Amino acid sequence: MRPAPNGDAAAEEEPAVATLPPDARIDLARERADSHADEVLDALDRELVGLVPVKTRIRETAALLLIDRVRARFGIDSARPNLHMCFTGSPGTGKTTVAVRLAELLHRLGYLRRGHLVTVTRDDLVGQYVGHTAPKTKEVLKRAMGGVLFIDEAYYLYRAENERDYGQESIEILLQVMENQRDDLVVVLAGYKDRMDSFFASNPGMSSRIAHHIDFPDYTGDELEAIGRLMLAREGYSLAEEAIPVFREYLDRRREQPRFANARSVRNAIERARLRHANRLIATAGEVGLAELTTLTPEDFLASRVFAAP
Ligand SMILES: Nc1ncnc2c1ncn2[C@@H]1O[C@H](COP(=O)(O)OP(=O)(O)OP(=O)(O)O)[C@@H](O)[C@H]1O
Repeated sequence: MRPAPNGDAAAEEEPAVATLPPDARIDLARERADSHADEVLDALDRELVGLVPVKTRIRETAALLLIDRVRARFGIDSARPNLHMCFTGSPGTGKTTVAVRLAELLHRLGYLRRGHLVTVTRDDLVGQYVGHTAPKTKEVLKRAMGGVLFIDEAYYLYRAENERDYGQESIEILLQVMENQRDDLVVVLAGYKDRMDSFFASNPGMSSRIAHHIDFPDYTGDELEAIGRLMLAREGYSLAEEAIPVFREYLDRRREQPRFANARSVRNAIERARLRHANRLIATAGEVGLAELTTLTPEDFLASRVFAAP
């Protein structure tokens, strides 16, 4: 048994469980309830609009780990499944959010002892000078042990044009740990699909260690609208009837513009609408009630209006 470095109760030593006799029966519904995995899966369903194939893969992974645990109770000795993953998709498609929930789920199912997420990019792993990369990468790995290491835009670790790039050194350390300490760390590589594909083509060692590839598609217009409504509801706002087409038109236009970042752009649009809403109310200098305080109107989504000066 591993020690519990963070003092987490769930990570503390469990008493040895005797192997069940071959004719024993296990109530899977009870096992499932005891793991509390469904709470995480339900949270994922609640907080993310759409992404059905992604959610299905996460549920399947949960089922695999639960069944693995039950098999172990019968003394079946199978290798721990390899859970290193690759999440492909554009910015703002929910990759980080899913990774957070995945870490939590793997912890509840006893796969990871801590279940935290450490998010890094190339700059956190690779140094600028000779001798700086190994300590940087090792420090990140140390922080991530017992949880999930999420490497955003992982392809920047490899620079085809420079054979002596320090990124290669970091990749080699990662590969070793992904192989030798995979019972204590899950690595998720994330980024655009085409760039991830060419990264794997140039790094077959990395490709062979990633068992699960999950694609996060760009959201449709309807999904972006639903995401917006969900975010608004969480913040205690709603859209006035006339604001719905205006918000939708804004999203449709924004999707065509550069640097569109899916749900992240929706969040930013809402932040700006909140700002305009507040300024609009202040500018009226009149009385307000619950309805005014919680309802966004069309003008809150129209960028050109300035409400600062009454
Ligand atoms: N399907 C969704 N439903 C509701 N909110 C979402 C959805 N997808 C993403 N979001 C929200 O959008 C924001 C950005 O999502 P997230 O950071 O998970 O995306 P990402 O793919 O990791 O992007 P990046 O690579 O740019 O970090 C978060 O606030 C997240 O909660």
